[in-house]
Amino acid sequence: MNATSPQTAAALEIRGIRKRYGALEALRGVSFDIQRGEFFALLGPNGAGKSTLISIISGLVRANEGSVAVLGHDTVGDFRQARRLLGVVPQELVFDPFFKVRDMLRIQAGYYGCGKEVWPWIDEMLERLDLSAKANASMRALSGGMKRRVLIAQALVHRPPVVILDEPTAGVDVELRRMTWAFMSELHRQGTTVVLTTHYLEEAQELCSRIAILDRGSVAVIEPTQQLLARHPYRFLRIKLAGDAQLPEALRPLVTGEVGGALELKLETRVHPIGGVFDALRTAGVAIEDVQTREPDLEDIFIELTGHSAQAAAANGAAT
Ligand SMILES: Nc1ncnc2c1ncn2[C@@H]1O[C@H](COP(=O)(O)OP(=O)(O)OP(=O)(O)O)[C@@H](O)[C@H]1O
Repeated sequence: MNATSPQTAAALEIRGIRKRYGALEALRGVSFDIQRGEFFALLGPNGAGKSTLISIISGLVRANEGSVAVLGHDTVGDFRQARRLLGVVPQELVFDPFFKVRDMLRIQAGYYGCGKEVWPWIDEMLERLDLSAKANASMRALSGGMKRRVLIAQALVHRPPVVILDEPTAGVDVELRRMTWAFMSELHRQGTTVVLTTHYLEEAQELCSRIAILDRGSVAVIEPTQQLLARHPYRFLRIKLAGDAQLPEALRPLVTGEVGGALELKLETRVHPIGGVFDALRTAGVAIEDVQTREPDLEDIFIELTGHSAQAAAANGAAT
């Protein structure tokens, strides 16, 4: 059954999804739409339910309640069509170690009913993902970062209009991350809807026009990126005091941390104008060596909303 007419439907319609694993409720009634042509980030701390939601969208895991439609095609009732419209890059690296890279991609294309007509596209992807030199290597001979890029190519063989990437740049070095994102941005400019999860919040901030933050199985926030950043009316002031000067008592509650020998103060724009901080320092006779201001970024907002650092979440994830 189609949720909406496929001509007008959103790229993804997620309605009232609940998923239980025994006593654990991994998703507690998640509903939102992702529009066609969006570059959308799905964020959240470890265990928030992102991968579970992606597995449900892919049709790999059944929800206890709710429905998902891809461009109007229900992922259960109309599984084949929904699956054909979707490309998913999974978080886990799973494939047959004995296949050669190019052969595996051609076989994958065959699963979607695609033949030789996609072979030039496969070679183009290998080129764009810096894998051409490995086209005839067997999968087991690749590094973790290379395997992850093969998974990206595998998800795109049938040129799906909606692409979901679950942590596609985990374990990939900075230059290759840039290359991967340049490729995804180009597909996005050509009309592909792109959804990603990442622990690198600066990636989400740079690439995505809208962000959902999942926390303990519920949507904590869903907003355009710029609006989310603008909604937090505070900034950070980093002050390096001269010599062994001490911060005046009145300013101490504002300190959130220490960075490179400088104290970082969080200033609510309306309550603590920067001028007031300088007045307090001057009155107390405290000399300053250096001062910098910093606008809040997604990492700050993420911590505020979930109580976790995304970088700490990434480190925990890497350790498990
Ligand atoms: N197959 C499973 N059986 C039991 N519990 C599961 C299963 N898959 C996930 N969970 C649990 O469901 C919750 C959500 O997990 P999920 O992997 O969806 O989170 P996530 O947001 O993707 O986390 P991460 O950022 O670490 O990938 C976690 O508490 C997890 O332990």
